[in-house]
Amino acid sequence: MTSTVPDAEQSNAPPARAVIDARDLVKRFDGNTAVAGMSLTLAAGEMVGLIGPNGAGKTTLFNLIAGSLKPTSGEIWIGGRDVSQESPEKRIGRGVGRTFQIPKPFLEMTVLENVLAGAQAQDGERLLANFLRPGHVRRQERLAIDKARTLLEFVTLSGLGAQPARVLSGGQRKLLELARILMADPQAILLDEPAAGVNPALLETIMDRVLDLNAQGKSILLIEHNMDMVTRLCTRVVAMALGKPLAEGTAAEVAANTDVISAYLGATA
Ligand SMILES: Nc1ncnc2c1ncn2[C@@H]1O[C@H](COP(=O)(O)OP(=O)(O)OP(=O)(O)O)[C@@H](O)[C@H]1O
Repeated sequence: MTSTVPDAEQSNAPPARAVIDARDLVKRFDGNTAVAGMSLTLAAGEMVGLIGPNGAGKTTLFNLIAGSLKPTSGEIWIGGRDVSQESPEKRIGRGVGRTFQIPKPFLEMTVLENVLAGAQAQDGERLLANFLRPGHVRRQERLAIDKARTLLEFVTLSGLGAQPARVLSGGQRKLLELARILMADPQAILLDEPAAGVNPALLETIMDRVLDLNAQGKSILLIEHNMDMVTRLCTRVVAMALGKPLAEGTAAEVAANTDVISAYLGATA
């Protein structure tokens, strides 16, 4: 998507290499403060782990970055631009894709159709184009189907493309969701607990695919309770508790941090 305002015209621009820059975010829900002053950057090509006990505010932070929630205060910058007031769809167009803890595919649609649903729908333009340039639209649709098939192959689901999504296991639904968000060519990917409820064999596939995407240059922010996965994938780990940053470093450093250990013990007390 092209913009009429060059990035350099925006003041306070973060360093050019920050794909995502969350600044002093606060999110309150009726007296409950889920995010209480959280800042976090994701640089181009980085893979960062976001850990913290249940209720720390990790998913709420994802919702703020992806735009499904508006912050009470603070700002979200994506690719050097303040997007705090933009819709989730616009942020997808700016290159941010996100997955959910529990994927919710369209169960009666085929696996291939679910992937196609990740292509950025521009229905108004498409309707007009249907009248004015039907050949062009058909070509675009063919290209989208080819791309969806390639992505299904990437996530090892190509044999299931014609099946309804309801036949997929929990782990396969996570792989399907990954393929769906890749249809929009995200530069930054937010993964919310990709390992949760996934059998060990599929977990290896998910980890391999995430590593592949990072090797392709995509920046990845990973919420995960599975510390083995975080240790294997992430060069930098941020721990949060009570809606705030608590510690940052390598996975080993953060896991050994006494504040982090206390936060987890407190959460389970
Ligand atoms: N829509 C909402 N309305 C009210 N409170 C909410 C809402 N969403 C989240 N919260 C609260 O905000 C706090 C942070 O929740 P959040 O889901 O972000 O934590 P989390 O770190 O992702 O936890 P988990 O690891 O269990 O997924 C919790 O106390 C939660 O109950």
